[in-house]
Amino acid sequence: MAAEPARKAVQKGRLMDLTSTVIIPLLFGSLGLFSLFRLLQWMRMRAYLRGAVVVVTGATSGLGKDIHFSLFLASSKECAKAFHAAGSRLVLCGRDSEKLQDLAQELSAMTDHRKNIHKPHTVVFDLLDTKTILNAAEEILKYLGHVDILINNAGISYRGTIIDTGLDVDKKVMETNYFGPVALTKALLPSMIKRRQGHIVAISSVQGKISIPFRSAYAASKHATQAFFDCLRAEVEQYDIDVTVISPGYIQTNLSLNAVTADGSRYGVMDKNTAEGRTAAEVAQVVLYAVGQKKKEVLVAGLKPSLAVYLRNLFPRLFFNLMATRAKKERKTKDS
Ligand SMILES: NC(=O)C1=CN([C@@H]2O[C@H](COP(=O)(O)OP(=O)(O)OC[C@H]3O[C@@H](n4cnc5c(N)ncnc54)[C@H](OP(=O)(O)O)[C@@H]3O)[C@@H](O)[C@H]2O)C=CC1
Ligand SMILES: CCCCCCCCCCCCCCCC(=O)OCC(=O)COP(=O)(O)O
Repeated sequence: MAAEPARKAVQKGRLMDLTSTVIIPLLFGSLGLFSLFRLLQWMRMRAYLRGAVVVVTGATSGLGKDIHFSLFLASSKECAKAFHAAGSRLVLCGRDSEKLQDLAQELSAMTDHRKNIHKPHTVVFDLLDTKTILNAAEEILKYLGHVDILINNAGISYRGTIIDTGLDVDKKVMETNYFGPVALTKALLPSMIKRRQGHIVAISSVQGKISIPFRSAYAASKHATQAFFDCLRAEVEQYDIDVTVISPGYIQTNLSLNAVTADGSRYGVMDKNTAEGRTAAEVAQVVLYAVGQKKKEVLVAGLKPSLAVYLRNLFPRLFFNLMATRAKKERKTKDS
């Protein structure tokens, strides 16, 4: 009778021994190892970005603007300081020279000159004009010698029905989101291959993986982007060049406001989905982490869009039905 409590006490003692000699040290050990791993990852990222020549297109607005506003830290201003303290050499690209100059000045004013001697360089070009793209690439290589990281971020969206949309609009979206970045990438690639070093980033979209109604030109341009940069990744691996494709869901930027419509005019509406999307600073963090970690691709989306991507691939008929229902519903809302 007395043997039972004694046996339980022995068992409890053994369990406590096991906890103190194996489980707790194992837990703390793994935690320590994990922290060490994260610290090493962070140090590697900093080393990778320090002194790196980073070209960002579409730096005058939204995500592009915030990419250099945020490095490792949450608040944009502190992140800018951190980025400059990390010592990256920025090349800010856009169409508006004045906006670029203002941004470069703002960033320079934040610079800790003991740590960063690099004033951001600005380059003006229009993705709709191949000649200006080629000149810009030449200018960048002339002044900075090389490019370590190219972030193809600039882009426009579109709203309209296929039947009402002029081919010039399809071409404009395709030129901006696909041929422009392709031209810039091709212009900078030989120098990267020569150095056997470089990193090319494409900001695509969830719509590079699924097509939703009334976005034909935009979704097509992003699907093309995904395909091109997937091919590029395979082709340039032998030269130690990295390619990262980032596919975000909705972000709070001017994208919907700036979207082009069926007749070529500006849409000019801040969509609810855009306004309720992730902040640009938040997505910029993901971009920077993905670049620092040399990720091959990243989907930055909530549950619904992520499920939609799987649905498109695993149960396409169901996905197509859902999209057809969505198109009917949207058309009804518009008509009423
Ligand atoms: N916002 C969102 O919900 C999402 C955005 N994305 C992608 O993120 C990227 C950035 O867009 P986002 O910041 O949201 O939108 P914004 O409209 O705020 O910014 C777009 C940027 O692209 C530049 N740009 C547009 N057309 C041209 C051109 N012809 N030549 C040169 N630059 C041009 C704009 O310059 P300018 O200031 O001169 O107009 C601006 O700097 C895009 O590729 C977009 O597709 C992906 C998923 C979701
Ligand atoms: C069994 C559960 C099924 C759940 C799946 C239901 C399918 C729901 C469809 C969801 C569609 C999501 C679309 C997301 C689009 C997106 O995030 O696009 C990002 C952009 O590029 C935004 O550009 P835009 O110009 O369209 O604002």
